Amino acid sequence: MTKIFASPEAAVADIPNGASVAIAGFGVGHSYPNSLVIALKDQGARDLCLVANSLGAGEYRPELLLENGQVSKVVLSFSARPGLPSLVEQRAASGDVQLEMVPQGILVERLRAAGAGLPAFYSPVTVGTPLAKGKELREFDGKAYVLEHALPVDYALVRGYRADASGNVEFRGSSMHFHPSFAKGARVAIVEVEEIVEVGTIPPERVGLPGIFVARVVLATKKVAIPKGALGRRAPDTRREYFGKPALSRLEFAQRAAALLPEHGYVNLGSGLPTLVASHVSGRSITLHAENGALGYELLGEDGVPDPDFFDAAGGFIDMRPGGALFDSVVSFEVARSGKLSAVLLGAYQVAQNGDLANWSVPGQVGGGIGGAMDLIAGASKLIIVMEHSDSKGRSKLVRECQYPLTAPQCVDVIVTDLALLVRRGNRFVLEEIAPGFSVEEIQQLTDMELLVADDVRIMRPDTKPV
Ligand SMILES: CC(C)(COP(=O)(O)OP(=O)(O)OC[C@H]1O[C@@H](n2cnc3c(N)ncnc32)[C@H](O)[C@@H]1OP(=O)(O)O)[C@@H](O)C(=O)NCCC(=O)NCCSC(=O)CCC(=O)O
Ligand SMILES: O=C(O)CCC(=O)CC(=O)O
Repeated sequence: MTKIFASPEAAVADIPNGASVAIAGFGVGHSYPNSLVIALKDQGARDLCLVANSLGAGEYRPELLLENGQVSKVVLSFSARPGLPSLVEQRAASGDVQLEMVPQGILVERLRAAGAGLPAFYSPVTVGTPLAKGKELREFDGKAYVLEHALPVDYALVRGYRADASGNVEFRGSSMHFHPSFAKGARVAIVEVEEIVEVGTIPPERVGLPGIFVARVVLATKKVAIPKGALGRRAPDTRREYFGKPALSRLEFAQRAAALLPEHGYVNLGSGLPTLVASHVSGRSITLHAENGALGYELLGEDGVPDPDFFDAAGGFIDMRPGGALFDSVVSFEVARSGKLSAVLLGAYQVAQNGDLANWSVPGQVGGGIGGAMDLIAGASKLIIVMEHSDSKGRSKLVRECQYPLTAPQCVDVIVTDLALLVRRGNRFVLEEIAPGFSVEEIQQLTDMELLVADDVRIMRPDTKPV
């Protein structure tokens, strides 16, 4: 028996109108099953429910199915990138498409559960946020959890490195992420690979997705250049001015944040400003975790040759350090939710004085960009927020109460901005450091939340030595 299909067109030919289709792939353009997506677009099935982390952007990405009017519902962890237009947001706002937002780790777990014969499970993620609304809450050992249901799908479109006629799939680099769990959650898993090999070529211990979970294998026919990094962010050396005076640049306060990271720690750097921290930990024994499934990586150096299968959750190309490990999203979120990370650094829209965090949705969005943030926070590691003190309209991002939907309540431990370093003590933050050239009074004027002020406020130095 062979599971090999002659072409991507043949492999998706029977997908009917109204089917649910999970499409694995990461970020803007990493490791999407591009040939299968194009084949499904040409095949024309309509009224589809797409399940994905995000719909990517540009040529060949799942967003094309939306553009082509084939989609009536989407289940995503990322529907918008900050400050950029998003087709799925437009369609959701007009009511053409129904949008359900799910944190990345829970999305993976819901598909995995479907594949594992588990109808539902309890999760600490989303408690205290709008996403928990209407869900059953239950306490275990005095802590609240929400009931999440398995998410079975009709088809999964996934991508691997090599496969054989039995359907065994091998993955490369940090490109495994959603593929195995999406395949397991599907009635029919269709895998596109770069190479089809003889049965027996893939050593059993290198099989990342066993053939029993795979219905169809097809050779990729479309290759696509992978965009580097996130889209549309301001340059690292830019800085804001307050009272006509320059604050620290984005790179400088990221460097200050890097000095807070414990030597020998395990650390996750979120998208946006925290990614700038990576360049300041290069000589140190800090193990970086990326939620697409890498532990012990570093950003690719200037003269490094990018390998499309090796990237971090923000889309930057990476190299693995000796002793590093690569795995799928299920393992990656075990790392996140287990509490084994020493610190998590995230960017933010707003932080409230009691430590509430809002960093996934702004007014005018139907969804937003959750990604891995909610799952990372659920592990209760030290949470450091790296953000500018004010937004581009001049409004303070350190607020009394968050006006935007919460990512998690009372979770922020430290805030590092272009003007100050603040540490939470109960329901207030203590101002411990201020940027050169600014006074405590000026910082207070630029801060909406009530602050406590340390007795010995220090000047914030980008080159502060790690503790
Ligand atoms: C919250 C953001 C958007 C912050 O991004 P940045 O750090 O780039 O911040 P920024 O440059 O200051 O802001 C980017 C844009 O966001 C908007 N913006 C920022 N603050 C705002 C506010 N208070 N009100 C309204 N809009 C605001 C503006 O359009 C702004 O662009 P202008 O100022 O130019 O107008 C980010 O952290 C994010 O995407 N979070 C989503 C959840 C998350 O953290 N997921 C990642 C999990 S972890 C992960 O990704 C791992 C990555 C890895 O391992 O490498
Ligand atoms: O940019 C995207 O499409 C998604 C990025 C993402 O999910 C980052 C994360 O892992 O949180």
